Amino acid sequence: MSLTRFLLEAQHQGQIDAELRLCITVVAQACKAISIAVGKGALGGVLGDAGTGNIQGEAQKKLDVISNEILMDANAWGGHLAGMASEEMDHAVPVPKHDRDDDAKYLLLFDPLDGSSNIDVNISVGTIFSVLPYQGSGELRDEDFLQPGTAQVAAGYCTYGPSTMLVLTVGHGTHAFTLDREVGSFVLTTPNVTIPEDTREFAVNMSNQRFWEPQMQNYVGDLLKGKTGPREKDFNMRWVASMVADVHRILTRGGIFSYPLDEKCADKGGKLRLMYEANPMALLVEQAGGAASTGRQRMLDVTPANLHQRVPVFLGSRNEVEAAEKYHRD
Ligand SMILES: O=P(O)(O)OC[C@H]1O[C@](O)(COP(=O)(O)O)[C@@H](O)[C@@H]1O
Repeated sequence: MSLTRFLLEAQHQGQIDAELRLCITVVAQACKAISIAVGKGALGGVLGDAGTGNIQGEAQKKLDVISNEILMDANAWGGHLAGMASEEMDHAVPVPKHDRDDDAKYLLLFDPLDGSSNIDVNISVGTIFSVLPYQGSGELRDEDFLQPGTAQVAAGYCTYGPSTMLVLTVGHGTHAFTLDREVGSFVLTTPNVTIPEDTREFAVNMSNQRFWEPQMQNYVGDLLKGKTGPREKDFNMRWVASMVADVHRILTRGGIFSYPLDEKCADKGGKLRLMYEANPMALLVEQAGGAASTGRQRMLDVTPANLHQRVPVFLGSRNEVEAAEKYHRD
């Protein structure tokens, strides 16, 4: 089944309306264009630094900038969006009045190219997106976006790896589509993705260990003790350093992904961004039967204070996320 047919059926079943269907279709179209740009690599002249920085003070790669432009241009004229916010831009951008329906219902948020440190070394990167309802009126403001993750009406990511895959939820399960490059369309390859409840695999950047809180030190310390430790089983570790690729592995075979609070990011509240990374991934993971938490609170219940807010992240196999939370609460 193609993504087009999947979305039409979701509309017929009352899960989404025509505007949301258009929004997801346009995002998927933009992801195909990004996939082509990423796939060209050195031949397309797209590798390397752009020579600019984003609002987070991070150096931008050429593909960060290109992907952001592709998503902005693709979504600017459909009429269904009131505005967009991107990890790469300081503030939300309103869709110009002449390109927008009077009753435009939705807001689109995205991390145009997540894992950009992996671009130049030919490792999987991805686009993450989230759709929120627009309830404001008058001039669009950043505050219109400050809704908890439970308000999301759709979320997804596209991973640009050996194959290009779009993983999507509209609140009725999580579904994975693979891009048929010859035909140019996304095809449903795994309906109703289900994350195993238990796991023996964790994902974390271990080089930060000495900067973690004692709770995290204890949690990972016990994982590393293996069979003879309190967790009574051996654990394996994986870390791609592209959240999209790490989460994709967890949706495929289980595991726990964590980017905890550490001394280096404590003043910012964490490393990963709530609105562009944590919330969309949390909805996808919950819809696949997993759990997502800050370590102390369900991720989707966090009320954002600003557009670029950062949070600690624990997500994946339900029982393992609960175990990690227990260490943080106790
Ligand atoms: O380099 P670190 O500290 O391991 O961080 C890796 C994490 O940062 C991210 O790359 C996000 O940052 P960018 O999108 O700016 O690359 C996540 O995808 C990933 O999980």
